Amino acid sequence: MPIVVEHLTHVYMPGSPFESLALDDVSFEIQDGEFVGLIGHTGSGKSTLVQHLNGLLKPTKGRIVVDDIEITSESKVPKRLRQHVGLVFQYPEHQLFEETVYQDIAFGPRNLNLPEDEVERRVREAMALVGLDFEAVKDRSPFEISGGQRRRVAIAGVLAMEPRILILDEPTAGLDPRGRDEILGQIKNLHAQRGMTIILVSHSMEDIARLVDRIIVMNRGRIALMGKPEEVFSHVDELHAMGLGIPQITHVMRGLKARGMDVPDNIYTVEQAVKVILERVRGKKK
Ligand SMILES: Nc1ncnc2c1ncn2[C@@H]1O[C@H](COP(=O)(O)OP(=O)(O)OP(=O)(O)O)[C@@H](O)[C@H]1O
Repeated sequence: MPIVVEHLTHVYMPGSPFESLALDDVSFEIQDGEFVGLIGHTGSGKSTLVQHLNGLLKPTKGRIVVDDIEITSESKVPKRLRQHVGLVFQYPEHQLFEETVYQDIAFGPRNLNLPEDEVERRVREAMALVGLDFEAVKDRSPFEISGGQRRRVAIAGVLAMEPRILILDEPTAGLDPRGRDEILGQIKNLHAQRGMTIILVSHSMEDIARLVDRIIVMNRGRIALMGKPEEVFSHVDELHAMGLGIPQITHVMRGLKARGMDVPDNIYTVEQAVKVILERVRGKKK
């Protein structure tokens, strides 16, 4: 079933001097198995929006429907919503607190009162999904492993709840390039192999361009643009006005095209660019 968001409005601290309209009449749908990128300038409402999708925040106005669960300002959010929708926060490793990696990942499933053999099955599977070697790290302290591994442990903890929908808020923030590539590779696999519905919040246009089926651009609490990457990245001036850019490689390719090189202008990743340039160079040699 799709995720439906209708006329979602959220006001923080209503009626106080600090009142802030963080979401203003936002409506969209996300289909099963879609990979959606959520982008926008700082303060545009991305985190507020994703916290509504797993019931951490309730709408001031409007409604959200996830599977058979409807959330409005009146709703009592059912616990099972968190099983349907897994949310990985920014710097999720800050929430690791157990003594071992195993216990940290097992925390959620144990809270569901599952039998211990089912808990272990889930921990093993979640670790495999994020590329962590069960035997090598299960008994280690989350505080003595690398930053990239800690992040994987935190993501595994969410996956162990077996959500159908996974939301990741800046999952690569603060990681080195290798850690970033590894985490993004695992996320890509979760989508490709598991068919999970994924919502990725990111400031990196390159990451978004490389991974997602569709982009939602937020600006001042509203949806400014929505569509496939090539559609969204064709609105260069609007994106600039919102403090956003297109991937650098797209600029380079458009620059080459403007100077007469026969290249497409819908290139968003270095891999695509290399492929096209090699084709042109090889074509010339023949
Ligand atoms: N707990 C809060 N209390 C009051 N106002 C808040 C709170 N959280 C966010 N806001 C305000 O709501 C608006 C949207 O913030 P939000 O964090 O959703 O944006 P964002 O796009 O996720 O930003 P970032 O990219 O920096 O994470 C901002 O004006 C922000 O100051």
